Amino acid sequence: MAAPALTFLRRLCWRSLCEARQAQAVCIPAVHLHMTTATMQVSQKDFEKAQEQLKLLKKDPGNETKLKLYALFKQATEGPCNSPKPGMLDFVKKAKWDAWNSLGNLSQDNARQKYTELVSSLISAESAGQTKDASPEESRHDGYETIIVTTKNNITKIMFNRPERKNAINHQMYREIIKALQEAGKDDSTIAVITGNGEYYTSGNDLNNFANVQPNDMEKMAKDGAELLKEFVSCFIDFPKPLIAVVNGPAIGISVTLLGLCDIVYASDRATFHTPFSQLGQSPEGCSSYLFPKIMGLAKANEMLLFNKKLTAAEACAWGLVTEVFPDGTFQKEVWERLKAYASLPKNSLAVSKQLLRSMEKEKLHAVNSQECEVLKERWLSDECLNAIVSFFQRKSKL
Ligand SMILES: CCCCC/C=C/CC(=O)SCCNC(=O)CCNC(=O)[C@H](O)C(C)(C)COP(=O)(O)OP(=O)(O)OC[C@H]1O[C@@H](n2cnc3c(N)ncnc32)[C@H](O)[C@@H]1OP(=O)(O)O
Repeated sequence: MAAPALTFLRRLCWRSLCEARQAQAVCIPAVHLHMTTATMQVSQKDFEKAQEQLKLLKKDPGNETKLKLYALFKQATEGPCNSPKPGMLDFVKKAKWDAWNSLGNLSQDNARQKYTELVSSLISAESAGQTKDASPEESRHDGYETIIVTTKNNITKIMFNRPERKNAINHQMYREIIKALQEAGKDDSTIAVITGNGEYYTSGNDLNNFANVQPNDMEKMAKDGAELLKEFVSCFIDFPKPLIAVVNGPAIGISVTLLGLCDIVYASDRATFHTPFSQLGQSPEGCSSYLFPKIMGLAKANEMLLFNKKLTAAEACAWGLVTEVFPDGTFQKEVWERLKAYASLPKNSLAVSKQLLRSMEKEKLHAVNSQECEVLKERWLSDECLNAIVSFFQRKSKL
């Protein structure tokens, strides 16, 4: 069918098509009166039942099917197409006329039969789909060890999964998250969610990433680390569909800064938000040096990014970093119900809208990311940073 005709047909509301058919159905008893054989009476009964069933369909079956139903109904009730051909520019009437006319001399009995069969196949397909919808399978993606990646209800969930280490992000986890985001950006899901398994959202960068490095390898460690970090943050900047953070517990360091690159942030009231960069002799990343002042204002961003102020979930929400806070007891239930509803919205519309909202900033964000990684590369080689890492592990070993 020609594209303009389809476009115009989209204007046809499915419900109004059903109602129109209901109105037309008034003339059916007259047809019924002309039938004599028992088979035909049964067929007529089925035909009427099919019309009733059609009204119960919840999903729009699409323009092609609607046209087929229209044509079969007209053929069944009025016989071969007998109305004048509409003008070329009357797209909707023309498409309907074409569909009816294409049935040629198909008998009314056959048309009734085909109509009834078509409705029955639509009803079965929908109820099969509904059963599936009621308990859709959660599919787990292969090839990950430090994260769990699953898809269900049009949502791809990426879950930090090192609960015994408070979900600290080691080099392998950075790489796996990069891979998972690249795949989630291309898969059939409508939205992607990042969350943590267990008590923590994540404790941020695994400080072991800096441990056991020989003095001669320090520069290489810093260079490789900066490259990996840049690629990691770039995946968040470029992520093409809505990305939602479900912050189930305390969040530290890079997991907090990345929230500025997420489109929605839901937090449990047990979550806290801490960026102890200066305490660690480091500097902000995840584009937070640019996004945090924009989100919360410079004065508040300074308290977080310079002076390590740890925020409660309520504070993070008041400062604009978190979208909404939920009581921990009902957090998972409330959030996933909400996300399921969001993920049933039109996928492409959400994707283009997200891209519009972010596109003006993209170039700037990549530049900020590069600069932050360059500064960090230097920081990781500084005495301030090395002393802070050593003192973390000394503290731990004393406990
Ligand atoms: C490619 C490189 C990119 C780099 C990008 C830079 C990012 C910057 C940041 O992310 S800065 C933030 C770094 N994170 C931290 O400073 C947190 C450090 N951890 C802690 O302060 C504490 O562990 C805690 C507050 C998260 C939890 O304390 P608690 O006492 O409740 O629990 P434990 O400390 O006993 O934790 C259990 C074990 O997990 C280990 N662990 C937890 N988090 C980290 C981490 N981030 N790095 C390394 N190890 C971590 C902890 O050491 C315990 O291990 P143990 O049982 O062997 O002692």
